[in-house]
Amino acid sequence: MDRVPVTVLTGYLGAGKTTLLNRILTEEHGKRYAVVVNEFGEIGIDNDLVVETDEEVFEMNNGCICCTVRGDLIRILSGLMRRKGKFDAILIETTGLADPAPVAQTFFVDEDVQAKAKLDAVVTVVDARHIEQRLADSKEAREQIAFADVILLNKTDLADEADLARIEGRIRSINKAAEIHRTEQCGIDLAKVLDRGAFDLDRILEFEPSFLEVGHEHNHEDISSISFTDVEPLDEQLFNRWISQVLQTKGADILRSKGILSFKDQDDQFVFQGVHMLMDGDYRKPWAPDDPRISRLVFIGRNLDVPALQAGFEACRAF
Ligand SMILES: Nc1nc2c(ncn2[C@@H]2O[C@H](COP(=O)(O)OP(=O)(O)OP(=O)(O)O)[C@@H](O)[C@H]2O)c(=O)[nH]1
Repeated sequence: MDRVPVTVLTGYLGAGKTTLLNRILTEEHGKRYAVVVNEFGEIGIDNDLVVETDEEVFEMNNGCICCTVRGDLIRILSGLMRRKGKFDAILIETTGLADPAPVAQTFFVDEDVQAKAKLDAVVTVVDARHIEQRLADSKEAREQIAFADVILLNKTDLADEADLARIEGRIRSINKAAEIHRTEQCGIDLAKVLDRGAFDLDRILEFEPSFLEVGHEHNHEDISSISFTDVEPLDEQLFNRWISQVLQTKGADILRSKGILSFKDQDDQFVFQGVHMLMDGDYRKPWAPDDPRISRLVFIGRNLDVPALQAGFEACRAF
């Protein structure tokens, strides 16, 4: 029986995973995907940032895919397998904090999953601007590179040639086998990413002999997330001033911020994106007529000053 190929998209917070996922979902390739999105924040934002498609998107919030929600992943996969034939392949976008090992392990140690699905490749998106910093302070960033079959060295617009060459050297020292592609906005021929048949258990066992042993010790206790919602419209100028100031002063600790915001007198949703001190945002699409216009904002990082962030966010309300 043919097993359904599964591609795991990983990469640290803000590297460009959703950007890649959206490319895959919008390009004409004649394939149907089932998509599983996992995010770390309490409120689902990622799910709404995934382009609208005919594909089915399963959200896994409230935890990291590699830890507490792994049981959910197995349940989702088992459920999907019962509907085989409705899609050709599965894409899993992990949180930026995920250690890919236990996610990959799912495809080898859970019998039901193993019988029906096969891990095609781990695709890791790397943020050229921030990866060196991450390799210095995050074990997960390193694991994401070590486990990769395909690496997109993304955000090449934010690094120069010398940076890119140095980073490629760092990547090679962690993973000799992966294909590395330089990308901007994850622009790549998708044939280089999908249907690779690249995952190689022997290679993994070579550098992680305990890979198939069940039992996963992992915590993100120094990193937390806080999210805010507000039904009152926000003032765009106040928000921009506040968020710029927050990221300029606390951006070293705030690894990721993102939101879907309702600004006063605007019919479109504003999507805000921050990675450390870099931020951008734009109006995306109209609020649906019967959808409540609720602003949602999430911060993920270390030492988050929750009361100050909350007070600052509330002060952005428009009157
Ligand atoms: N300058 C620049 N920005 C990029 C590039 N690729 C993606 N971005 C931006 O980086 C931000 C984060 O991109 P996402 O695709 O949401 O990243 P992610 O890895 O899914 O983020 P999390 O799911 O929160 O971990 C967005 O504002 C993107 O528009 C790139 O090549 N260059």
